[in-house]
Amino acid sequence: MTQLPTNPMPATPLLDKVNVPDDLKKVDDRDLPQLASEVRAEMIDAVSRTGGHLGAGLGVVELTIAIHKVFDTPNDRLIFDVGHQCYPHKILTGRRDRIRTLRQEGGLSGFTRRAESEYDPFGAAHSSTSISAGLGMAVAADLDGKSRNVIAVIGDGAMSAGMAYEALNNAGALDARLIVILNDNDMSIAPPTGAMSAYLARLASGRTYMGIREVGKKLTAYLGKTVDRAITRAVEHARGYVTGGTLFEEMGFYHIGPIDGHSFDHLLPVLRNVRDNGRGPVLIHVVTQKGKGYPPAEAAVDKYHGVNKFDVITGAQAKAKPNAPAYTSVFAEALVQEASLDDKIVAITAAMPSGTGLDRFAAVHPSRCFDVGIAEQHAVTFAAGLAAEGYKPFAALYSTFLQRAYDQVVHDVAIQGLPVRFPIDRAGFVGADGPTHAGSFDTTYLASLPGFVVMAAADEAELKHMVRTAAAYDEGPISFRYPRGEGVGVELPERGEILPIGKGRIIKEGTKVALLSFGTRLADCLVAAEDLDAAGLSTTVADARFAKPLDQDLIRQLARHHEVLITIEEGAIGGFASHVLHFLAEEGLLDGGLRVRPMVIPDIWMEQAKPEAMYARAGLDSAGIVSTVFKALGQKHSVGFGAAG
Ligand SMILES: Cc1ncc(C[n+]2csc(CCOP(=O)(O)OP(=O)(O)O)c2C)c(N)n1
Ligand SMILES: CC(=O)[C@@H](O)[C@H](O)COP(=O)(O)O
Ligand SMILES: [Mg+2]
Repeated sequence: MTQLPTNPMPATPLLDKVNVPDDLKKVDDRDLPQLASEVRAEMIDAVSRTGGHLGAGLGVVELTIAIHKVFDTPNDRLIFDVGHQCYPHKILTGRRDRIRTLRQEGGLSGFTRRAESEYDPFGAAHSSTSISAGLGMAVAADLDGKSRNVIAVIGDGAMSAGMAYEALNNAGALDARLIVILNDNDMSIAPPTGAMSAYLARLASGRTYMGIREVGKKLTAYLGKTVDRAITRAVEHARGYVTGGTLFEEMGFYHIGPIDGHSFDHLLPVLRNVRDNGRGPVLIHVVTQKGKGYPPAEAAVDKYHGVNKFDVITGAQAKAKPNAPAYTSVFAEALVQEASLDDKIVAITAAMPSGTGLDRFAAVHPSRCFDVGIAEQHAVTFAAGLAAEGYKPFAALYSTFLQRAYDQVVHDVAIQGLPVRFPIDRAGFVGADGPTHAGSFDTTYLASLPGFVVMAAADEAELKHMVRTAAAYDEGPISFRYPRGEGVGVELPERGEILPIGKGRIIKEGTKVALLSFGTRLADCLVAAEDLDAAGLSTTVADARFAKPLDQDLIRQLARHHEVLITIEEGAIGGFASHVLHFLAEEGLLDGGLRVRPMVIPDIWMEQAKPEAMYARAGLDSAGIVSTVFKALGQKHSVGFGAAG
C-alpha cells in the first residue's frame, strides 16, 4: 500500500539510491514493490504541489520500473504515447530533483521531450504517435545493424486513433523488431468509447490473466523457436483461425497477455523473455488501474486525469476563485440553449467531453452528443456526413487537436461547402501544457480556405453571440475560437444575438491610432488605449470579430482616418493580420504612408508558463501594444508605459 506522503515527505530509502535506470539493476526484484510505493509517494507529493496529470502516471509506476529494470535504456528506446504518464519515468531517469518544477516556467515539461533528456527519445503530448515513431526507430536500428529494443507504451484511449492502426499495419508487414506495450486501464480522460474499448475489455476479461508459466511456455515456444520465422508465423496464423487470433495477431504482432500491469511477477519474466528471445513485432497487453495507489484518484479517475494543486490527505483540489465563467462553460451552456430550440443541432467531441464542456451538452441532449474517441479526423468527416443530411453539427475540438484533422476540414467540409460548425477551444497560449498544446495556427489554416467563415470571440458575451450565429449560419463551414480559462467578467445576454457575417465593431473612437483586435486581446487594447490617450495619442479600438470575411468597410475607415493601424491576434503569422495587410495593399491603402504594424504570436515555440506571462513575452499585452505604437511613430515613450523600450 502506498505510504501517502505527509509533511515532511516519508523516507524513500530505496528511491534515494535510484537516480538513473542503471541504479535499478542493483535493486533486487523482491524490493521493487517497495520502490514502486516510494515512487508513487514522490509523485503524489510532487503533483500535489505543481498540479498536472496524476491518474495516468500512478497507473504505470510498476510498468515503468519494470521496463527500466529489464531493458537497457537509453540505448533501448522507450517511447510513451501522449507522455502525460511519464512522471515516474522522469523520477527514475535523473529528473527527480526537478520533478517539483513540472509544467512551470523554466521547469520540466509535463510530457516527454527530446531536448530534456536522453531518456526521452521522442517528444509526445498529442496521442497515438508512439508506434509510428517506435517503428521508425526500430527500422533505423535494423538499417544501422544495431541490436536495440524499441518499446512503445500506448494507452487504450490512444488506441482509438487511426494513426495507431496505420503503424500496427506497417509494423506487421515489416516484421520489425518492435515491442508495443498496450497499457489498458479501461479509461481515456473519460470512460473510453468505441468498439475497440469493448474489444479490449473482452480480451482483458475473456482471456483471464495468463498463468506466468503458461506465458513463459508460450513465449519460449514462439519466440525461442529456432525454426524459420515464416513457419512460426504460419503456425500463429493457423492458431488464429482455430482459436480466433486477436486483432493484433492478425496484424502480424505476437500478442502476449493480458497480464497484470501492477505485478512484477508478471511483468519481469515477460519483459525478460521478450528482450532475450523476441524477434518481430510483439504486443504485450497489460491491464492497469488509472490512479492506482491514491484512493481519491482511484475513486474518481476522470477528475484526477488532470489536477490542480491538491491536498494529499483529502484529495481536495485547489479551486481558483473565478471572477467570470470559463469560456468553455459559456460555450457549453449557450449550445445547450440553442440545441433546446433546434433539434437539428448535434455535438461531437474527440474524447474530450469535459475539456470541451460537451459533457454538459450530453447531460441535456444525450442522443445528440457523440464522443468518437481520440479520432479528430473521423470527428470532422463524421460531422460532414451529418451536415450533408441537414443536421447542424458542432465539432468541438481544441485548436491544437484540430490540426490533426486539417485535410478532413479542407477535403470533406470546405470544398463541399458543408455547414459544419467548429467551436475551437484553447485558442492561443494554454499555459502549462506548453508548445504542443498552444492553439496558434487555426486562424492561419482556416481563413485561407475559400468559403470558410472564421470568427474569434473578444469576450464571453461575444462567444455567446457566436454560438447563436453559428447555429443560424447554414451557408457553409464556420468556426469561432476562444481561449482556455475564464472570461473578462462582462455581462452575459440571456441569449446570444445573430451577428451580421463579416461585420466588426468600433468600441471606442479616436483620431490618431487604431487598434484592431481579433479575439480576446481586445481587453489589452482597451488598457493600452487609455495609456495612449493619456500620452496625447488619441486611439480608436475596434473588434474585428471576423478574420473571414473581413469587414472591408471598417478597415478602410480605420486606414483612412488614422496615422497608425495596429492589428493584434492570439495566433501565428498568416492569420488575421495577413488578411488585413493583403486587403490594404490590394486597395492601395498603404500607398499614403499609413503605418501598419501586425502583432502576432512570434515565430518561436513558446515555452510553458502562465498564459499572461507568455503573452507578455510575446509582446501581445497592453505594454507591448503601447510600445509598438510608439515605435511605429518613431517616438520614445516614458517608462510609465510598460517595460518595452
Ligand atoms: C490527438 C489528441 N487528442 C486528444 C488528446 C487529449 N488526451 C490526452 S490524454 C487522453 C486520454 C488518453 O487515454 P489513454 O491513452 O488510455 O491513456 P491513460 O490516460 O488512460 O493512461 C486524451 C484524450 C491528445 N493528447 N491528443
Ligand atoms: C494530455 C492532454 O492532452 C490533455 O490532458 C490536456 O492536457 C488537457 O488540456 P486542458 O487542461 O486544457 O483541458
Ligand atoms: Mg487508458
